[in-house]
Amino acid sequence: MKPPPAASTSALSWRRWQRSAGFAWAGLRHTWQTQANFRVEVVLGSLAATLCWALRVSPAPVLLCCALVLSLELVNTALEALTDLISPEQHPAAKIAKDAAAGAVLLASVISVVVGLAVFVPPLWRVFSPFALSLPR
Ligand SMILES: Nc1ncnc2c1ncn2[C@@H]1O[C@H](COP(=O)(O)OP(=O)(O)OP(=O)(O)O)[C@@H](O)[C@H]1O
Repeated sequence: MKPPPAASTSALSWRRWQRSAGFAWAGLRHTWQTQANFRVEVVLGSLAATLCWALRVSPAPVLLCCALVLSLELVNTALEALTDLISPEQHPAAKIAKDAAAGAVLLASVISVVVGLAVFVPPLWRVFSPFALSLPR
């Protein structure tokens, strides 16, 4: 029979969870400090979430897109660092790794823009169309 896990390796250990959260926070901080794209995505995501609140639309699709783009940017940063460590000199496989990771962020960003248009255009149209239609021609 397997022995019970030690307190420090238990999934319920508060100290172990704090330690892991500290490492994860360091990764977030590093990405924020070194990746301008990440900062832009955080600002745009915050603006989109605020717009959801202002227009009283469900924030779920917007928050999911934000989570997808920001998470992929973090993974992209991790892959870039690993690639630079493993292959400091030019190598075709290193290029594939970096370009594919960047492609994942680009794809998620384009899909997020499409989702943003689908979420925001109808309520914005309802708000602004009365003004547009009352303008003198
Ligand atoms: N070791 C390498 N071998 C081959 N190609 C590489 C290597 N490192 C980077 N590249 C290529 O050079 C180009 C620029 O890479 P770079 O490392 O500057 O990343 P980046 O995509 O500009 O991201 P960031 O600006 O966030 O660091 C990319 O097309 C990348 O695939």
